[in-house]
Amino acid sequence: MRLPRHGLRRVFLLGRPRSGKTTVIKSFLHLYPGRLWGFYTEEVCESGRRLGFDVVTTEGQRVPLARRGAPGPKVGPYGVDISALNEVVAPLLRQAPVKALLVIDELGKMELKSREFIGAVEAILASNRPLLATLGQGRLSLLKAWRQLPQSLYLLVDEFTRDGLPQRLVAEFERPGVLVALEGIDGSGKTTLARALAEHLIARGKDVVLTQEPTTGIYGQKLRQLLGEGRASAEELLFLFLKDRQEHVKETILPALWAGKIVITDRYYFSTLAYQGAQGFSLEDLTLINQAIAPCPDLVFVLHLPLEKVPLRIRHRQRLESFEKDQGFLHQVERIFSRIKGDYIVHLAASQSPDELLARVLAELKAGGIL
Ligand SMILES: Nc1ncnc2c1ncn2[C@@H]1O[C@H](COP(=O)(O)OP(=O)(O)OP(=O)(O)O)[C@@H](O)[C@H]1O
Ligand SMILES: Cc1cn([C@H]2C[C@H](O)[C@@H](COP(=O)(O)O)O2)c(=O)[nH]c1=O
Repeated sequence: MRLPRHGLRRVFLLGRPRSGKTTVIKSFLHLYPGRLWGFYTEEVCESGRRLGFDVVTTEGQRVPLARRGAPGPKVGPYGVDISALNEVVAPLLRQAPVKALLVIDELGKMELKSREFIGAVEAILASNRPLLATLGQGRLSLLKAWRQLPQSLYLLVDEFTRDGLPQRLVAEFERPGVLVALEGIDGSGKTTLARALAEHLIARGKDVVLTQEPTTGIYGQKLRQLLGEGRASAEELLFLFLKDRQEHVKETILPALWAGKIVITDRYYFSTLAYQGAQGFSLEDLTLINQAIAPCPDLVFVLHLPLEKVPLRIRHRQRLESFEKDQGFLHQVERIFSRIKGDYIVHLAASQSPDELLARVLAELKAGGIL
């Protein structure tokens, strides 16, 4: 397992019932190159009618978890087979090899009928071992608590995200390359810093991919056109930013990470949180969908430039894009950027000189074991 440097060791998949969580997990099991240990739950159907669920383990066992009308604690019409959880699933989780990635599909109402199972999961969470789990819906206090764990990524599974998710998930546990993102308001100096960093690393023999969002692909081109004209709806822009990012991840970021390269991206999904958040979308929803389509960077640098300095920095531009013209809006964007927190997020004063900024970024990369 070559883990990313961002330090988030647990990934949870969220989504409505039948949104495709188990299908994502099964595809991931085929794609992941390392040792996996755990289980998924599978529907048992007869003549199109769901009879219940089985547990299928990575070690080749299949046991019934629940059946319609069966004895045992009830979840809806199903009786849960506690012995399967106590005698097969909980011991399996407790015996996981140290170097394995744990897979749990799912942490749901049925599984939570077993104290043994809960104990085994709590032990895994306390150990901070790498974990991929699906998290069921519902108001049970444990489920609520598990939706807010530190050092964890929460990803939404839905029609928009599910096809790309298995590939994107692998990058959270197996990452030969490094992903660095530069963020900040318009004119804060991202492009200048990204180029200087790339040049510095290339001159020292590193394999670097310098990229940016919006990209030069079809969605990126459309975005540039709409931002220039300033007449697109917030919904249209959000859709295009997400489509552009999906393509960026698939075509550029993931292949470079597999190839062991250092990817430097001039803007990434934190820009969507800040700009589309400032346009009124829920930050929680934006985070869930963006984390589902895009790997979490190893390190993010957020540049903060006092707003009054923006006009001077962008005065030479031939045509201003819509967001660049609106200081009030940029103030909201800056507020959101300044609140983004995490061990892998570094906030930088953008009024420093380009050389000072580069030196600071290099120091952070060294401290993070990236250089
Ligand atoms: N640290 C710095 N000190 C002074 N001027 C800078 C600094 N960094 C960049 N600049 C200048 O500020 C202007 C904007 O920089 P740059 O294009 O890198 O910003 P940006 O954040 O990429 O902007 P945008 O998001 O709008 O593309 C450029 O003219 C650049 O030369
Ligand atoms: C990626 C991304 C960008 N934006 C906005 C931010 C800028 O105003 C423009 C274009 O970017 P540039 O770096 O200034 O050339 O797009 C956004 O609103 N949401 C995003 O996800």
